[in-house]
Amino acid sequence: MSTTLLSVKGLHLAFGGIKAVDGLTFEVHEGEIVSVIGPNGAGKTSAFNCITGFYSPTDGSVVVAGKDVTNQRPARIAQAGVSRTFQNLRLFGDLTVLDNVRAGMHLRLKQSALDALLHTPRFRRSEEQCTTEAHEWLDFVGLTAPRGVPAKNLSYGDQRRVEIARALARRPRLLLLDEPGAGLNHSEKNELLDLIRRIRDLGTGLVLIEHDMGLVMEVSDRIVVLNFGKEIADGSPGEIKTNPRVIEAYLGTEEEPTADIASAVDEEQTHRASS
Ligand SMILES: Nc1ncnc2c1ncn2[C@@H]1O[C@H](COP(=O)(O)OP(=O)(O)OP(=O)(O)O)[C@@H](O)[C@H]1O
Repeated sequence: MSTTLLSVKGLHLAFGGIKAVDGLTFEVHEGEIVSVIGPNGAGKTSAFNCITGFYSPTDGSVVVAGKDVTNQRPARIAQAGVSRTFQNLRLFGDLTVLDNVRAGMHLRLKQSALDALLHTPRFRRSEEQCTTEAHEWLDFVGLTAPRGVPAKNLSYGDQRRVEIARALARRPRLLLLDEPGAGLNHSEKNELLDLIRRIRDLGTGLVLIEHDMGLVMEVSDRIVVLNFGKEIADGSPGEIKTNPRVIEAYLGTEEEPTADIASAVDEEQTHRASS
């Protein structure tokens, strides 16, 4: 049995009268890809924000690799082994591509202020190691664009790669990607699929929020479905495709279950394969 990297139990978050997350429970194991899907406003990003400490859940628990991190600050949760990307890119636009990734390592590297001030050999070695590793992560995500230019000069797709490289540079045990496919064209989405699988092959657990159903169905080991904050299904892509509650949530009706999300998915996959 593989290690449980994330265990979310009975998570609740309310904004005034709105129950953004209403009793979410799921687990992610080592080397597993789990997608969290649901219509707009279903509570996916709110759940991510509770897991990563950006919001404090009103109830429930979040355990990372056996350590209870419920209500801890984001930096603490990152130290526990959780990295994430954001729906809207959060790179330092004026910093170089390379420095953005190097910034991702600072939590992990132990550099004393005195070493930095005196530029000791230990500090220089650590800086060189940091630069080498940053290049390796940028290679890993397939970035071919220049790395010494401000991150804001890169195309949107390349900025997304840099954001993932920065998150990976922390060597997380668990990586949360919030809509990694948004704004990408078909060939970029194919490259993203391959990248997600290679991250999984490192033994990292992945949680994705993604609206592209073709991508979700192709890459996920399991899918958790939210609707109005409530978890309505948790299963394999095959189970989710034909689950009447999921179809109803997406289509708003159960009357024509054959017109299910599976056909939308198949269309999307055919389109991707032929592009
Ligand atoms: N900061 C906030 N203040 C008040 N309400 C919020 C806040 N953030 C989210 N909500 C509400 O909580 C609910 C869940 O929103 P959330 O953004 O988590 O959904 P989502 O599934 O990620 O949606 P999308 O797919 O559109 O990104 C929505 O009703 C939203 O309006």
